[in-house]
Amino acid sequence: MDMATKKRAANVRNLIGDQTIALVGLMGAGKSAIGRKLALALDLPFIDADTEIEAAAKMPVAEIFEAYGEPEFRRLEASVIKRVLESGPQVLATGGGAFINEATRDIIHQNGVSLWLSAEIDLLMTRVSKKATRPLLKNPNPRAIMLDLIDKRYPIYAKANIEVLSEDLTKDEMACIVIKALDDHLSAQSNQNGKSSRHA
Ligand SMILES: Nc1ncnc2c1ncn2[C@@H]1O[C@H](COP(=O)(O)OP(=O)(O)OP(=O)(O)O)[C@@H](O)[C@H]1O
Ligand SMILES: O=C(O)C1=C[C@@H](O)[C@@H](O)[C@H](O)C1
Ligand SMILES: [Mg+2]
Repeated sequence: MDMATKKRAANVRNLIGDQTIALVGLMGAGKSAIGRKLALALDLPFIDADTEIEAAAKMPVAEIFEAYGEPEFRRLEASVIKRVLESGPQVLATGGGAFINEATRDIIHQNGVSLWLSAEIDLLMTRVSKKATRPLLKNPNPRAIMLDLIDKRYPIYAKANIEVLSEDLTKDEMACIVIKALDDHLSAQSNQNGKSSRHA
């Protein structure tokens, strides 16, 4: 990490207080991979919602879908994320569908800041093709599924506090871009709060 990013990381760590930085976005956007790097750079715990769900259910995500169906997975996901959000500061990689739930979105915004890792279809498909474990993509035409999810979900992910375009860069480069975006957002928010309290 260069000096400027280190400085920005320290500033983010300072401004985040005990809140959660929640990464949202589609499968393959890099929420887990970049989230882990980000947590390391900020010296914060890293929590992956999918891993927490697997621990709670004592089975992999794909098996939860198979055994109990998607609605039950969504209920479990919402309750696990609600619990995780009680223990900031931390970096949380949400599962791809979590932020689509309005109650989950609200609770994320009550307890922290959301950052959408957006990405183009080709990049997502390259990334997800490496692992065949994602239940929603177990389909003869995973690209069509992903395009449909882009249509349905991008307007909702856009409600996140921050958007960072996930590009074909290294994980470290992406983590630096995310740190800069967080620093800009949190600094602007803190200046705004300072101004409004001076006017009060
Ligand atoms: N910037 C990057 N450079 C290279 N590989 C990356 C990058 N970001 C992510 N990857 C790789 O792409 C794959 C998908 O990334 P990751 O698992 O982090 O996505 P995700 O957003 O957590 O998806 P899901 O919602 O399915 O959990 C992983 O193999 C990861 O290592
Ligand atoms: O986009 C989604 O709906 C999902 C993404 C993954 O993170 C997992 O939470 C699960 O495979 C569902
Ligand atoms: Mg993930």
